[in-house]
Amino acid sequence: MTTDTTTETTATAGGERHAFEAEVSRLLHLMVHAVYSNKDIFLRELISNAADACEKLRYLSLSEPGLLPPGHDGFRIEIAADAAKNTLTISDNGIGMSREEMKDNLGTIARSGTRAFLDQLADKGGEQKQGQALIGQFGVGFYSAFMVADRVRVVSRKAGSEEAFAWVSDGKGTFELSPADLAEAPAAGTRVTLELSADAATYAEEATIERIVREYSAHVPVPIRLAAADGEARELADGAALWVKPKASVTPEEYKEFYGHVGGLWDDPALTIHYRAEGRHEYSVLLFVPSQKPFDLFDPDRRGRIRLYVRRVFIADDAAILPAWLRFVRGVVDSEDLPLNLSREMLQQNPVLEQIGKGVTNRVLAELGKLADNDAEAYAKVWDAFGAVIKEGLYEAPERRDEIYKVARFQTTGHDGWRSLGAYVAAMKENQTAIYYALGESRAAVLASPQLEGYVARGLEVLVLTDPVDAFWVRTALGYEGKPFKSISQGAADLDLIPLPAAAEQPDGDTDVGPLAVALKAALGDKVAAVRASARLATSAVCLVASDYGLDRRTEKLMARGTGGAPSSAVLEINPRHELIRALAKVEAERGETAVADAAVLLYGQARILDGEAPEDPADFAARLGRLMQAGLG
Ligand SMILES: Nc1ncnc2c1ncn2[C@@H]1O[C@H](COP(=O)(O)OP(=O)(O)OP(=O)(O)O)[C@@H](O)[C@H]1O
Repeated sequence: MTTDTTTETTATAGGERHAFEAEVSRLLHLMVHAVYSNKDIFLRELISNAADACEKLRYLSLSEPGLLPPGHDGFRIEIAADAAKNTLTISDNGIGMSREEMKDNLGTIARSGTRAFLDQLADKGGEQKQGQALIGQFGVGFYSAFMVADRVRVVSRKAGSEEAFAWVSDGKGTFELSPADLAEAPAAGTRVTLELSADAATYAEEATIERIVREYSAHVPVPIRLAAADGEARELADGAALWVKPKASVTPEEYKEFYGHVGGLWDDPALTIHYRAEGRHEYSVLLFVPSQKPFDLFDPDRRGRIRLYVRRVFIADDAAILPAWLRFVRGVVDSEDLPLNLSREMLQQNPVLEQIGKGVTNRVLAELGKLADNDAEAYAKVWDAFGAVIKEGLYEAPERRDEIYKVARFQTTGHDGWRSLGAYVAAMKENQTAIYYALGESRAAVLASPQLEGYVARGLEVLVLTDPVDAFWVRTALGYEGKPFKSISQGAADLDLIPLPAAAEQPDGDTDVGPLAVALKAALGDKVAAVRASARLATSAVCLVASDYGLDRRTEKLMARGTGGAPSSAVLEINPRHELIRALAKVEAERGETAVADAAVLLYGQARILDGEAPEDPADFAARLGRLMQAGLG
């Protein structure tokens, strides 16, 4: 993403002028003009970047001490305000940026999913509130400086380099990049100077800065100092690692602030998991489950956002500690046992890290389970936001299936809100042998499907599965507590042993529709795999179901769409208790097969329509329907 995406370059007196990538311009425009009510957060973003830069250099300098400038006496972030000049400066002695890095990092947005996110924002148009909620989930990063500044100047010297560069912009489409005097530049690291706009003068006041740092950045793992006007520097934050502090000494506000820093999210975490593991491996864990969906939750790269530390030194933010189906969890894992010089390759396949990952996964699932047991309402929100992601684990991690079933929640017929499988199984009817499910686009679509009628009529509960991921896990699911999962739209419905309420029965019993089924099959030929009497229908005359062996109808349709093929022929089921079917059975008995040929095509077309599809030959269907209507009228 950070290839040459800046479009125009022109030479200027001291350097070059570049145009921002189009996304950056859009984001800047949005931030400056519309959606942000809380401008304070710009400081948190700049401090976060400064802290990350320090942590990166801390790690690299372990193997290359020469990267630290002479006289280096610890990492720190320094903030200096000048009320007279209306400027604010944030400096760090971290890794710094080369010329190319400045051009790429401060001219483009490297995060995938950004374009989609911006489109989503644009769609919300004038809906200010929505926009705010959305952008609140999106770490706006460096560019948020332009919410309060008319001009931003960044001077940076990459650690170990003999050159420094300056980046200057007013945030209106272009930035200028030029060499900077070494005397003017930090010995290592980055200095960001904001020329504050007239209405943002408060950010040049020490009291404001102190308040914001305490609120948002008091626990970044690098000390923060405020250079006061009288020349005395005051420490605003000590840089101690929050995650190694005992749980009892940390307040909810401190957790929330730290979550903002590591998670880049501003909601209240739904769950905070803080503990120290001792035993075979020693490590500290401070993790958060957000309460809102991050905008990039379904990004194809499915990356997690756990930061790996080794003995307080930041190592990587992309180590796959938790599986992808827990990618929404944010936070820190700090190992006491791993070597500090972990290479990229070692991160990929490290047995210690794998063990830690297993342990942390156990704990996250256990904590989710506890929340589900103790606070169903809070857990419902977590499941609303992340259930679809957790369910990916049902097919990606078969060894975790049973644990995931325990925390999984489902919508079902007959119940509002979420239901656990445990509750479902406990409420199963006498003679019910399976956990029934229906796949569909939405709850409304599922509830309207004719295949469901016989189940509802018998008071049977059916899982309503509407997430795209459902079609995948349920195919390979073996069952829960010995009860298999069974699709309501596949195979023969085994409902005969479960009685219908008396009201739904026909007084004179079911008509024998066997000969009619044979006649319909003869008329339809290969269009259908079979025609048979249905136990699953109550009020509709017909429906289509998948044959016994193979895929569920919806799964098959999804797969056929994916491969461009056609789903295999379905079974047409007819309702022996339905007036129309009974009448047709009579016609067939009296006048023979050919008398129901027209009806066969219409019934099949009708079943397809009920399934959300067009009749196979719409013109033929319309013509036959027209003839029938005319006959009815005439
Ligand atoms: N003080 C700094 N020192 C070194 N590099 C920096 C500094 N500030 C920003 N950068 C670089 O610029 C990049 C872009 O920063 P920005 O804040 O826009 O996004 P981010 O930090 O990557 O993501 P986000 O803030 O959205 O989580 C950073 O990833 C980093 O590489």
